[in-house]
Amino acid sequence: MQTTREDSTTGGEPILWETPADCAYGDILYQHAEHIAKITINRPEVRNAFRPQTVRELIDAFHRAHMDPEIGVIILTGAGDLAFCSGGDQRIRGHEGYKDEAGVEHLNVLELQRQIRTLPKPVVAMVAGYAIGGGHVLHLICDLSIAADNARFGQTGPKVGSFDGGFGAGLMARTVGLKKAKEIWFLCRQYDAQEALDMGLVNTVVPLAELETVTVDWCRRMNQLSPTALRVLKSAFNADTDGLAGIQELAGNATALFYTTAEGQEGRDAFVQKRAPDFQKFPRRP
Ligand SMILES: CC(C)(COP(=O)(O)OP(=O)(O)OC[C@H]1O[C@@H](n2cnc3c(N)ncnc32)[C@H](O)[C@@H]1OP(=O)(O)O)[C@@H](O)C(=O)NCCC(=O)NCCSC(=O)c1cc(O)c2ccccc2c1O
Repeated sequence: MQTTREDSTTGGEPILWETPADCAYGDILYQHAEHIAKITINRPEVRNAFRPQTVRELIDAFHRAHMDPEIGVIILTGAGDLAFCSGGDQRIRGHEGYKDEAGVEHLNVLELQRQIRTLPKPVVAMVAGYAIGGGHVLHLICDLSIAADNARFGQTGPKVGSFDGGFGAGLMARTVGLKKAKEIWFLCRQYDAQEALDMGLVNTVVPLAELETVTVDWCRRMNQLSPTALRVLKSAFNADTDGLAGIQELAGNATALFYTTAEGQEGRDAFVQKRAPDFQKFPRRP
């Protein structure tokens, strides 16, 4: 197994995760340290399969990390070494989706997928063991994927009577190429970490024992870089795939940056001061 190990500029010192006092989740864990949030699907008895409650809590945790100005990068992972996530919990699958506590059926993971793509901070999938089905799509949606050498990847939809024709198909094709994406979905094979690396499905493969150290090292590196540059780049990478919604994200960043300029503020100030705006003092840049 070939492993890729970057030179570390962040030292590889152990990270001391803390759980905020007001985090009361049942299916997931939320921890943070050093401007990094770590969100863990904590259902190892079912290979970290998700149910509506799991997805609801993940949405809440990602929102928390999104809104926390102390957080620069987010890690998504699964509890234990055996699985990142095995997709939707098949035991509670009803006629139209996955049944919640009240018996209402959902496909709320689609909302989570959109949230991970649009939140303006890098999200890193830290994958040990299986990333399968809807769990495979979750790692695909993340900006970067770091795989342990025991990781296994694949889609099972056509085998278990499901499919993800959204990002699960389209983003997969953009990531690994159309032929390979069709192979992944049409054959429902599993791929080991090296095969995933070879097809561009993950960024690097590391020994299981080093998975968190390397992931944290990558996060520390990103946290040393310009948060605005990373934010705008993330929306730029998504813009064409996500159509007008993608352009909206990219354009929202342009608007936010424009608000910080004297030119943008002149318009606001003129309105508040009930006077005509004076835009003549601003250059018409080439
Ligand atoms: C993941 C596996 C390959 C692991 O195999 P292994 O041999 O290591 O372990 P076991 O098979 O013995 O599993 C241990 C234990 O966990 C239970 N379990 C595993 N996965 C699930 C699951 N997804 N749901 C419920 N339970 C699960 C398993 O039954 C065992 O329990 P025991 O009580 O018997 O000990 C292998 O487990 C596997 O292939 N799992 C199924 C993977 C799968 O098919 N996932 C669902 C794909 S469909 C999907 O995820 C999906 C979800 C959505 O929300 C969508 C929304 C919109 C569009 C599409 C969606 C979509 O496709």
